[in-house]
Amino acid sequence: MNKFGTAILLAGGKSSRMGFDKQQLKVNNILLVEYIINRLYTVFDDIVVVTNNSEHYTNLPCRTVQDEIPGYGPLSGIHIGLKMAKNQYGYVMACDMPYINFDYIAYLKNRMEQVDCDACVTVFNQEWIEPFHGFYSKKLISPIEEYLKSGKRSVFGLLKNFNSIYIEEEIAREYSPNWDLFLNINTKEDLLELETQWSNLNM
Ligand SMILES: Nc1nc2c(ncn2[C@@H]2O[C@H](COP(=O)(O)OP(=O)(O)OP(=O)(O)O)[C@@H](O)[C@H]2O)c(=O)[nH]1
Repeated sequence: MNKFGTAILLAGGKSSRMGFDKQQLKVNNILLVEYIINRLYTVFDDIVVVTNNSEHYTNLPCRTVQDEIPGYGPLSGIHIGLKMAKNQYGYVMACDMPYINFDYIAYLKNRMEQVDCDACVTVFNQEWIEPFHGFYSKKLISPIEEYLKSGKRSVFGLLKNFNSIYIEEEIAREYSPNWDLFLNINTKEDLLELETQWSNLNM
């Protein structure tokens, strides 16, 4: 199987709702970032973690990098992640999202191959875009730089000016009926819920 190049795992941010650094999240004693990295290697051959704490990753099979233009949230991480990506497109993931759907990744890739696009992301409620589980082109590096330097940080605000493919929620739900794919663990309550879910799955 041909792998999909670089996955960019964002692990910056403040983790203020969790109360401790989400890079350290353990779900039933499994370190979530390590679990995600191992899963991503099934379909990607390179992983870049964008983090201010590279020491957490010394024993993990990935590259690490820091935000180059810090302080603007996920878009800061997408920017440097794309700079580090080995191929034209980088797949963007968050360190607090426990589910990865290989069929959906293949679907996105397939859709992108049909047109020359700048990004391929999922849209939900017909108006919000989900910045994670999406592909972004290296062509966006300079525009993101300008955008961040003008003080803006909205991923959707940026993508609106580019040739983006928006995958409708209905299609994404065919791959993830319970919307697990876009679950992110922000609070201790979210973590408890996930631990129960994984225990029920014998994970
Ligand atoms: N590299 C990088 N990643 C970020 C940044 N801000 C958020 N992220 C990542 O983006 C994902 C979603 O982050 P959020 O949960 O929205 O924000 P957070 O700051 O981590 O958490 P809260 O303080 O609770 O909002 C997580 O994987 C974060 O690690 C940033 O400034 N740089």
